[in-house]
Amino acid sequence: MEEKRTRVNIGIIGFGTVGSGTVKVLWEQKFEIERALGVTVEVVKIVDKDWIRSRSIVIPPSLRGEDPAEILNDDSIDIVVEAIGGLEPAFSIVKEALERGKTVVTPNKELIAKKGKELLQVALQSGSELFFEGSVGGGIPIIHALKEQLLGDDIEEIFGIVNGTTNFILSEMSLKGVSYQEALREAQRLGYAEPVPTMDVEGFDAAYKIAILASLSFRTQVDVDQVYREGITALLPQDIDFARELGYVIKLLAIAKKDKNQLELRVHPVLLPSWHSLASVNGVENAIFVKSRTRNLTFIGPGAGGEATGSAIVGDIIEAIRNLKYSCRGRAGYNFTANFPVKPMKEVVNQYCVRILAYDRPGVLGKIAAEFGACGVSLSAVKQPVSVPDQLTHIYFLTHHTPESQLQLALEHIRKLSVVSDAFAIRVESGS
Ligand SMILES: NC(=O)C1=CN([C@@H]2O[C@H](COP(=O)(O)OP(=O)(O)OC[C@H]3O[C@@H](n4cnc5c(N)ncnc54)[C@H](O)[C@@H]3O)[C@@H](O)[C@H]2O)C=CC1
Ligand SMILES: N[C@@H](CC=O)C(=O)O
Repeated sequence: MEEKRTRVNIGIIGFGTVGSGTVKVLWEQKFEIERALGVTVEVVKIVDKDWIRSRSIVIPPSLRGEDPAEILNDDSIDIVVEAIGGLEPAFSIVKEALERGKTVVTPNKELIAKKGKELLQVALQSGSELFFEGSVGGGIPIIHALKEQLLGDDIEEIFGIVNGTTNFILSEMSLKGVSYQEALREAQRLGYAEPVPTMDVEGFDAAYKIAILASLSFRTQVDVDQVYREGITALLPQDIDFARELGYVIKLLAIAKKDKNQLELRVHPVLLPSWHSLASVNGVENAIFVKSRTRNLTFIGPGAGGEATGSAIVGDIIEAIRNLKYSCRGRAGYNFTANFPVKPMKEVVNQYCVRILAYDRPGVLGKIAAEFGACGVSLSAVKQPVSVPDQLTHIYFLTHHTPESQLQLALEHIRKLSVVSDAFAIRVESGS
């Protein structure tokens, strides 16, 4: 095939943590990339609405712009990196870029989880391309693996730690005794957190990511609203201590499983045995397990951060340049041919750790245990710290495996007891 391209121009929209990380990696690796591809690669415009903010790299004023239209209307720009985040105006920008035949690379998981199918359709129609490696697992090349190497695998489960911010917070609290607020501030300072950190700590970010992973793994378009979601904000430092005493750590897991042609899709904190391979994945690291009929794989790496995610974006840019160079665009690499229903959360079976805030009075434990028993929830352990008579105290219970519906019914009854002030459950993953 005739090689025509000798130069590719790139426009960056959004010059924050990821946008600047991408430019840094591109510039540092420019010589190697150009030598490998035989193409001159130039960043010709960088657009951001805020040029006051301090950045880790300095760029010439001539490259700066403030309006995405400066990139969209520039016919010499082949590849657009969207790194502003959120749904709008990101969706309109990406759609227009694709319609204009530009290749788009984005780490925007909310955009891909909610609008990926529509945008891929636009890309197919206009013969352009959409890449989103940075949207899941930061610097871990999991999207490429699912699109290419694992396309022929019959994937049964994909799960793991997919949010760097919450893993960083839980690790800091657990390993260094740092407070939740302090750990969150540090995650923000390091550029791991989303522009709106609620996205991280309430599990939205992980829900977007597992929706993307499940869609690719099971070739079905997963609606992010079908992902059961709990974040880490209801956890207490005492939960971490209790877990540790029993030989567990607490992690926020994102889980997608195919079970008899139904999908389990959930994001929530879990107690993991400390020997579990995910238990030692700390800080901003992410880990994703893929279990297929023929092989079990583990992907571990930095789950967030400007340069780690920038490297993933540069990987997409390299693939995009190859496709431009050899005029072989329009290969989505996957499509959604299946349509699996999602298992209702109430049917999911788990073991639970239940924390109950109750008055230390005679007969309280008996009343609580009776409610568990009445709902068919069997207990495997109870722990009450030394407490003061008639004062509120946390009591922890471990249950045996039980359907979510029974556990939730028991909690509903227990919360109504006059001696109980609150009841909260964390799932326990015994896993492999
Ligand atoms: N921070 C991280 O470690 C990772 C972030 N991502 C994703 O990357 C995207 C960007 O995230 P960050 O770089 O962390 O955010 P950020 O807040 O550091 O950067 C966003 C930049 O976009 C600019 N911006 C926002 N709206 C704009 C508009 N309408 N026009 C022009 N500029 C605009 C902001 O001024 C800011 O400089 C998000 O989709 C995020 O989910 C993905 C993986 C890792
Ligand atoms: N806020 C996200 C950034 C990467 O996707 C995270 O903490 O994982």
